[in-house]
Amino acid sequence: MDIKIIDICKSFKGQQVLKNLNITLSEGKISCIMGASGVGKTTLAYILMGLLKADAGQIIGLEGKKISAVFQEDRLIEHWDAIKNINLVCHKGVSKDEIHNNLKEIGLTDYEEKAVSLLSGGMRRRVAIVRALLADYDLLIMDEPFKGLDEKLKKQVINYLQNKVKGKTVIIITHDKEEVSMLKADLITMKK
Ligand SMILES: Nc1ncnc2c1ncn2[C@@H]1O[C@H](COP(=O)(O)OP(=O)(O)OP(=O)(O)O)[C@@H](O)[C@H]1O
Repeated sequence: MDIKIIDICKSFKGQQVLKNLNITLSEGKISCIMGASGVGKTTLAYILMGLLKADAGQIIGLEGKKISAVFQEDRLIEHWDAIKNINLVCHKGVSKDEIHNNLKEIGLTDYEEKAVSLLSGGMRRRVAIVRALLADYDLLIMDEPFKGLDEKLKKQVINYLQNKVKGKTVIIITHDKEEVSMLKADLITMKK
C-alpha cells in the first residue's frame, strides 16, 4: 500500500513549517525528497516515524509498518564498537559474520574492537547505514545518509543499498540530484 500524506500541517511556536503538505510515496520504491534547507524535510521524517505529531492532516498506509531509520545524526552508542551497535537492532538470525560481511561490502575495515567514537565521520555513517538495513523493517527512512562519504564510497554504498532494499519502501532525504539519478528514485520536491 502506498503511503499517502494528506494535508499535513506543522508549526513550531507559531512558525508554520508544513502547510497542507500532500505527498504520495510509492510502495516498494525508493522516493527521494529534496527541498531547500528549512523547508521541513526532517520534520516530515519525524512525523512519519511518530516522533513528532502533526497539527492537522492525516497519513494513510503506515498502519502495521515497521520503520527503520538513518537519522541526520549517526545516533550510535559511542563507547560500543560497530558490531555491538549493529547487533543491538538487528533482526533475529543475523550472525556476526553477516554483519562483518555487510561492513566489508561497503569498504569498512579497521573498525573491530574500537569504540565508534574513534572512527571517522564516513566510517560512522556506514555503521549507521548497515544498522538500519539489518533491522527488521517495511519502511526505511534515511535523512541525508551519504553525508560525509567521498564520491567513490557513495557509489559503493548506493550499490549496496539498491541490492538490499529491493521491494521495500524507502524514503531518502537528500540535497544531491546526482544521488536521485544513481538511485533511480522517484523525486519529490518540497517547496515553501
Ligand atoms: N523541535 C523544533 N522546535 C522548533 N523549531 C523547529 C523544530 N524542529 C524544526 N524546527 C524548525 O522547522 C524548520 C524546518 O526544519 P527541518 O529540520 O524540518 O528542515 P529541513 O528541510 O530538514 O532542513 P535541512 O535541509 O537544513 O536539514 C526550521 O525552521 C527549524 O528551525
